[in-house]
Amino acid sequence: MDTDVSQSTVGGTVQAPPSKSYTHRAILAAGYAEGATVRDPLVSADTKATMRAVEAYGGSVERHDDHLEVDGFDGLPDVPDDVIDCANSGTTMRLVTATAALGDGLTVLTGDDSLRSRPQGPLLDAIDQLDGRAESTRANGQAPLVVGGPVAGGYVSIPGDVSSQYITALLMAGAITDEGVEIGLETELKSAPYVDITIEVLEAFGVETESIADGFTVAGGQSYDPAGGEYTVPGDFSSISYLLAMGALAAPDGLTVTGAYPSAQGDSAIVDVLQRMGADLTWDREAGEIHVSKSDLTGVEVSVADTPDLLPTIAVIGAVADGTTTIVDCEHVRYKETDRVAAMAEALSAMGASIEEEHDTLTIHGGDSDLDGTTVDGRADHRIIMSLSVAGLVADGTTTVEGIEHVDVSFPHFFDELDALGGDVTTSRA
Ligand SMILES: O=C(O)C1=C[C@@H](OP(=O)(O)O)[C@@H](O)[C@H](O)C1
Ligand SMILES: C=C(OP(=O)(O)O)C(=O)O
Repeated sequence: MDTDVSQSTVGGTVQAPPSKSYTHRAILAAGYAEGATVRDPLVSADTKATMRAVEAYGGSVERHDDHLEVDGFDGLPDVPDDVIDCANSGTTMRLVTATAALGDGLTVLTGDDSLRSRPQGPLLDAIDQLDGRAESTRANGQAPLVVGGPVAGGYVSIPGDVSSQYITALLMAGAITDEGVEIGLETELKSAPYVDITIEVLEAFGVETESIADGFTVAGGQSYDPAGGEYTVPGDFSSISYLLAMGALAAPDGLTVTGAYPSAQGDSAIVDVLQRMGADLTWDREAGEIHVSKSDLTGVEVSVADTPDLLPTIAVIGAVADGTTTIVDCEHVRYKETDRVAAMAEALSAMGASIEEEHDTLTIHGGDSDLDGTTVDGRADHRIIMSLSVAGLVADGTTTVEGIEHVDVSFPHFFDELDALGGDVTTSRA
């Protein structure tokens, strides 16, 4: 499916969708437990992949309007009857690979074309260090994977600059092992706030972890047991970033996002980035409300070391702001659903922006010329599709974004919200 987004203004109030990262963790944590109620979950293509994995390991997930009833597999996963298909979800694949290493049979994990090209090698090496079996069928560090255990725990050494999801996976599974797991980081941790999210969810499920010099430890023999038998998912700041970008670029009378409460999410840094660029933006943290309106913006330098998922949004805002926006520390953003550094450089250049792409840096000379509507490839990547659709609101004429069905990965109602806020969007089945 394609969407035509024509230059238009937006405004009104919109509720933040629930967090994908918290939902994945809560579903798996409930799987490790006897069970739990997960309130306000994100139900999307990616989180459904985690639900399927919990079911493959012997749990069950019942979907209700505003909550999930998860019956857990209570620590020890069954040997799945079939291959686990993680679809497009890196988080699912990393988290449930480590779960597979707790079982005493073999699990086969695969995913779509994109996921089968993303790096899994460091996690496979880590399971190997714990004396589990972890192999890439093509011997290239990518899925399909064959993983088995049971691992007893121990010490692993792992790079920190490829994906923080390896650390999350080892911490979550490590609590179930007999001996616990100590993780030593070989290189500086990127995407670190995602490990903070993990620690926050684990705490809520009664599981303790510890940060040590250059790493983390989790004691073994712990039980997952959420207070009151339930867990509530907060709003998603990666999704909120598109709504705030719409507001700052295209809402002369303002746009309000509700359900935006503070949490461990690094991507709430979008608030600070927009304020540094000069946006008229206020965040009432207690009320969970952010108000933003169309503003004259000026380029800034932003590191995305902690916040890789913000790169596409910031690139679009930078293309409209006056002056230069420099996005640094972005190498790990190349290991996502697509190489997002290259994808944004290519699409925004096609729309007339002046961009220089280096391996770890994206430099955007904004404001020199207006963006022009054209046809851009969404690269089957939800974040590329959503950020380019925001660009379409301010580009001259009409921007056609291809392959928009992939927003289902993290923000299934994105185009409904854009339409309800007044954006000029037309979807076609091209
Ligand atoms: O753990 C998580 O929920 C995530 C971690 C990040 O990935 P990396 O740790 O691979 O950078 C982020 O990009 C992804 O969207 C979600
Ligand atoms: C990279 C992402 O997710 P995952 O790693 O789970 O595929 C994302 O949502 O941008």
